[in-house]
Amino acid sequence: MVLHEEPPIPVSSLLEPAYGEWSQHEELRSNEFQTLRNFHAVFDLENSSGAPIGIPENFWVFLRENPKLNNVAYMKMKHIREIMNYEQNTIGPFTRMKSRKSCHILVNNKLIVEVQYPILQLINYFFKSFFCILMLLTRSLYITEDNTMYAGMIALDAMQCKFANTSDGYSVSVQLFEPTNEPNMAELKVVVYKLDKGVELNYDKLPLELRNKFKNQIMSIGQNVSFHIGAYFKVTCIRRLERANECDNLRGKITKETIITIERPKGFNKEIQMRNIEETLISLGIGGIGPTFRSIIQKAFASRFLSPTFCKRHNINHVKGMVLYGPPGTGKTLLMRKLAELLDVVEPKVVNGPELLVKWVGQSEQNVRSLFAEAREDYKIKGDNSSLHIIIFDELDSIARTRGQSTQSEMRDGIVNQLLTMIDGFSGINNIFIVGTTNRLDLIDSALLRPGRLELLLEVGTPDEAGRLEILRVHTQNLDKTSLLESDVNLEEIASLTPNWTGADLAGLTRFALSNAINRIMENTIGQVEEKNIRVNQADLKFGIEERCATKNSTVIKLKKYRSNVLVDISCVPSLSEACERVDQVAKNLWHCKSHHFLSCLLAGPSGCGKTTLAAHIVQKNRFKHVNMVQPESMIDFSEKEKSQKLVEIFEDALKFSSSLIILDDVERLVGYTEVGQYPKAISETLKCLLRKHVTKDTKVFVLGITSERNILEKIGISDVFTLQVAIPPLKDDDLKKILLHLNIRNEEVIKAAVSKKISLKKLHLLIDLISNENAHDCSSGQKHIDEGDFLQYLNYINKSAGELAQGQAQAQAQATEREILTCDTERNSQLHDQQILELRSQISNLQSQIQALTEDFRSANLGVPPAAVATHVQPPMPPSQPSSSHNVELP
Ligand SMILES: Nc1ncnc2c1ncn2[C@@H]1O[C@H](COP(=O)(O)OP(=O)(O)OP(=O)(O)O)[C@@H](O)[C@H]1O
Repeated sequence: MVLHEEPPIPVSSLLEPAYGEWSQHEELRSNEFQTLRNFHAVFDLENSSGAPIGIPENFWVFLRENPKLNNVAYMKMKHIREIMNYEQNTIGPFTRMKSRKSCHILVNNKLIVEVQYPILQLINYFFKSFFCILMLLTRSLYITEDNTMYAGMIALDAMQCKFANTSDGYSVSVQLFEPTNEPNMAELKVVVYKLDKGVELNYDKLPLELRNKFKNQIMSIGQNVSFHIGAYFKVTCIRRLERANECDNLRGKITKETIITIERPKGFNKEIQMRNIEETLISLGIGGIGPTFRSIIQKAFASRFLSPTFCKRHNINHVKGMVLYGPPGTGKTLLMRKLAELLDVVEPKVVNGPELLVKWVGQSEQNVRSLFAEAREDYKIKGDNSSLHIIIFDELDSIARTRGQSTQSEMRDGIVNQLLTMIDGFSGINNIFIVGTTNRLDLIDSALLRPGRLELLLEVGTPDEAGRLEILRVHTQNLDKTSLLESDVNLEEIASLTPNWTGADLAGLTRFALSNAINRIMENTIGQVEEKNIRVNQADLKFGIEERCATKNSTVIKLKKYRSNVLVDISCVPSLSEACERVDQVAKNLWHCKSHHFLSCLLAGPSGCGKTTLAAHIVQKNRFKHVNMVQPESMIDFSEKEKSQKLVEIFEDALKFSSSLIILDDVERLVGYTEVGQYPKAISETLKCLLRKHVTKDTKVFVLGITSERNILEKIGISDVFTLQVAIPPLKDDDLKKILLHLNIRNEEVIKAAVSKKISLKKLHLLIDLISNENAHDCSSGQKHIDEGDFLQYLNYINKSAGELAQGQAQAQAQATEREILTCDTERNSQLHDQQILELRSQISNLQSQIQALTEDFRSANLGVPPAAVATHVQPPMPPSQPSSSHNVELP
């Protein structure tokens, strides 16, 4: 390879001795290089096992023939001991050989020492070097003079050939390097590469070592420098002192002030130690995810630990991608970031699904394509040696939904198609791995998930207690290191108190505890907060748990509140307490049953008979990990399809926990049953399928349906799908009396009024809640006296049905209008316009017809004519006896 036509190669110095020694040999070196200009060096690597084959006097010259890489360096050898030290500390021309059985060592400019040490391979390099010295000193070493080398000859070893991108038999051109003009470097950035497996590098100490070793040396960007045993570095950035902002200067001199930054190389680390991976992950800032991590390594990356040649020979294809699914905040994205860190690959590209969506035609597809561009380019240049590129699609369900279904169908379908094309398109390219994360696996287009695409599906669920402890350790380790953690902090206890909490919840908890600790100090401090006094203690963490609970599982809280605040004791009502016992027993049986994982129970009874109260009892008596109460109100503006989807989602969520309770309140309203007997089939069919679900996983799901219209559910075939049905009878007069007595309401008149109004359990709860203010719990348990006067007053108010209230309202309005007209009538000079009177008249007649209709309703419902309606008869107002002269108004 002749490169005469290329511009002169900038030459920089490499390795010891320091730059200062140049001057001593300036002349000699110059002469040598003058004679070497355009010298064609020939390398005989086969014969010399990659060892040097020639030297210019006492200089060792490294050449790089590729002008783009501009790497030429020199070094001087003085005497044997120096060589030995040198070999011990650095990887020079002597350590990289084709065969590791022997090594050639250069002594001065004449001698080649051949050391045979096949056995020594087994012991570490230090001992090898020690043995070499020993052998040399005891003259037991076989030393030969290499006649093939002579002064003025340039030689390269295997490593230098690699850096120079050249080999045996090729020609290179060299040029004299003038180092004296090079300015000092303010900063040098290098990437350090390991050459041998198992080489341990101390990245903290490396910058200092590098500076000491290469002080006064000239470095150029792109230069590869052999440095340490089993490692070399590549210069990636130089900032020179004179022009501080310039980062792409070709060369500069290292001084004792130069800041050296070490970067780790990106590639694919094949040395992951799986044995104690949990500890490694904790130190990386992720906990409770060891088993998932192992699965990913074993299932998705196993083939990448093999050599590319082996894979090609045996036709082994790498897994192209996977989908991580699970509840939000369980660490799916974090896991992939840490995995990339551990594998030493390029920082993953994390794309949030919706970010890709652009309203302009074709732009979203273009965005998808550009995500793959860098990896493709890298592969083009480096082939199989290129680093692994991980692309993470966060919220994959937002862009890769089943095609033809979403409302913005065309745009989203376009993205899915583009994604499929890209995945299929990189079959020959091995440096891309795609990860999708989602909370809704069911929504993803199945074409994406087929083998050969994102074929590996892994669930990342909520952590168990041990996992939560690990996560808590991760998030408190910094507090601990900086002595901000009080000694009373017991993370085991916190882990046990936080079932179903995700990693994100636990991270939030530690943040909350810290801010609580800061607030505590602030409250007790005048002036500036003394940071050294901040301590997070167990109480801070527990307070955080309470606060979080109040918002996290609102259904449980709602039911608990209901239970603890206003829940009258039903033990005195046998029909209710027995029903409660029965359902409770069923729930308990489910826990102990090995073969059944799913049970459903329908609580049926007239409106207000206490079905929800029973549900609250069940929640309280059984420690469900997850409770979801589905109420028709929560889906009021949902379409039929959305309702069905929501139900599926709720049932799937329940499966993620070891024990779940789903309460379906007002099932008939949930399925959208209307008075006229119509209902959307999709919802009821979905519900039927879900209630027939065969749960085989290690989880228990108990569904409690609540209905006051059992007939309807029978008619539409839902009641039969429930495993069992429990009828809740309405309260009998005697039962109500017992409850009232239990509540310490003894006034005969009050009791009579309540019984005559047939007050339901639900309304009784409401009443107590209204009159007892803050003391609902004590009042409902009979511990606190209830004001009977208030009770009676509210009783009259509360027991009006909606029809009664509407009727009363209409009457009140009609009376008000009548009064208004009468006023007009008497005040003949009133300003009221005749037209207004007409309008008012028509309003009155409307209201009258409303009253009539309501009265009819009451009659047909066998409720009798409400007394108010009978008593009140609104007379149509009479026309003004003497209409104003200017207006002749004809009244109907
Ligand atoms: N296993 C974990 N160990 C330590 N921290 C965690 C863990 N899981 C979650 N976290 C914390 O929660 C934060 C959010 O996690 P992340 O975004 O990875 O969750 P996710 O599952 O991808 O959520 P989503 O599905 O909503 O995108 C993290 O930045 C981290 O602070």
